[in-house]
Amino acid sequence: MSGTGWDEARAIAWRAGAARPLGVETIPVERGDGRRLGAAVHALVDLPTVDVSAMDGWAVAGSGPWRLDGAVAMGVPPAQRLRAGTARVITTGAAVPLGTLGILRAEHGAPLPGEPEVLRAIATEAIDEGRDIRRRGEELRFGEPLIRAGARLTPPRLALAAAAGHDTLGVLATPRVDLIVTGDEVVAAGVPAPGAVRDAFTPSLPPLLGRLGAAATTRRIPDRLDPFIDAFATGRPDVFVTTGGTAGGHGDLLRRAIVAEGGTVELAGVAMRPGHPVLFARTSAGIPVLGLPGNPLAAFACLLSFLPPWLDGASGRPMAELDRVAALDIPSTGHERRLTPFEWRDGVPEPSRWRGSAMLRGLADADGFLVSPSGDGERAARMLRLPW
Ligand SMILES: Nc1nc2c(c(=O)[nH]1)N[C@H]1C(S)=C(S)[C@@H](COP(=O)(O)OP(=O)(O)OC[C@H]3O[C@@H](n4cnc5c(N)ncnc54)[C@H](O)[C@@H]3O)O[C@H]1N2
Ligand code: MOO
Repeated sequence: MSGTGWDEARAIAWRAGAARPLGVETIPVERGDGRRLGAAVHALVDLPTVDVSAMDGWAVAGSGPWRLDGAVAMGVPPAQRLRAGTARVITTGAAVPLGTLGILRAEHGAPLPGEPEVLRAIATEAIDEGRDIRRRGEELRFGEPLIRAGARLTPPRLALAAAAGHDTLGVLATPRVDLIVTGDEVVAAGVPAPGAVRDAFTPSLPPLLGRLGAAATTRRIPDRLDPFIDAFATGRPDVFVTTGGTAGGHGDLLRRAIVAEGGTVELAGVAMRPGHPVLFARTSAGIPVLGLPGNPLAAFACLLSFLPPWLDGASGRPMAELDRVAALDIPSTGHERRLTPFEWRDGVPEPSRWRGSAMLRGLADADGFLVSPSGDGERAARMLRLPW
């Protein structure tokens, strides 16, 4: 099959992203979920900030029994040192007073009978130095790197950043995608009449792009050159994604529109099925264009093959490695890659029956695409995971 190799096309997409890195913006940590860090996050404090108790009980100094000496207030380091032979009530997370040997857990101590002011241990084991004390900085030291640049912010990472003292975080700007949907036969709503085709992309590609970390605005344009040229000339997204008109069907509408606008077609055709007619281009303003074929499964296969590498490049990250699935009876396909929707069944990926370029049934239930091996040294298939 003709066309640029699938891996080479992914590398080209990555380089196109790397050539136009995303900017960085500062947002409150509460709004960080799902965003990518623009710079590494470092600790602004030691954690814990002081020595704290790991248990509810008493801070004790010296060996027991101990005379009770009040309670440690939560949230501030105690001003008064604990003298040998005394104990202070303490709760989990409170700062231990200077002079503390260790913590006697609530269930391991009791007042002496008839002497409510004197505490004794009721557990057999002795309290050794530092027992149930979390030491200052044992998890984290001031200035230590916590989360690497480019990492996706998750709830635990937001918790870590907040715990380390951050109110705001520098995140990569959300890449903006102008999605241009073409096809005069494509109808926006209702049950399609015979010969018409219901638009599958307007309801599905913006949320898919959202799950990949991008924000899409959609416009549907008629199959004419002028509106296409106008869209490329006036839009200022980080990337254009178009659907349809990549092959011969609309008289090569997409290619003609790019050239007429003053842009350049950089790659036309990748050795893959479905998705062979996919196209990479650049507008006159240098904005990358990913032209997806109109056949729905082909469009999804191409978007998931090439947009993530572009995003990796634009985010300053190396391209993510794909997982490999060994020991599968997937025939190698030489230069061409076959992308087949699959479902996990009993821990084994099972290729779908519904794998035709125009079909959506297989993908609707799929866990990902299997990418066929080339055969020359590569035996295992790879997997494109679906972002849900
Ligand atoms: N003469 C050739 N014909 C075709 C070739 C070729 O190389 N030479 N390649 C075939 C392959 S492979 C594919 S894939 C498709 C790609 O076609 P286009 O990108 O030009 O897409 P269209 O012709 O516009 O549409 C193809 C198909 O997809 C349907 N479609 C389009 N938009 C939507 C939408 N929003 N929702 C649902 N379905 C959509 C459209 O109605 C067509 O049925 O070309 C082959 N032909
Ligand atoms: O490349 Mo096409 O998507 O096989 O029909």
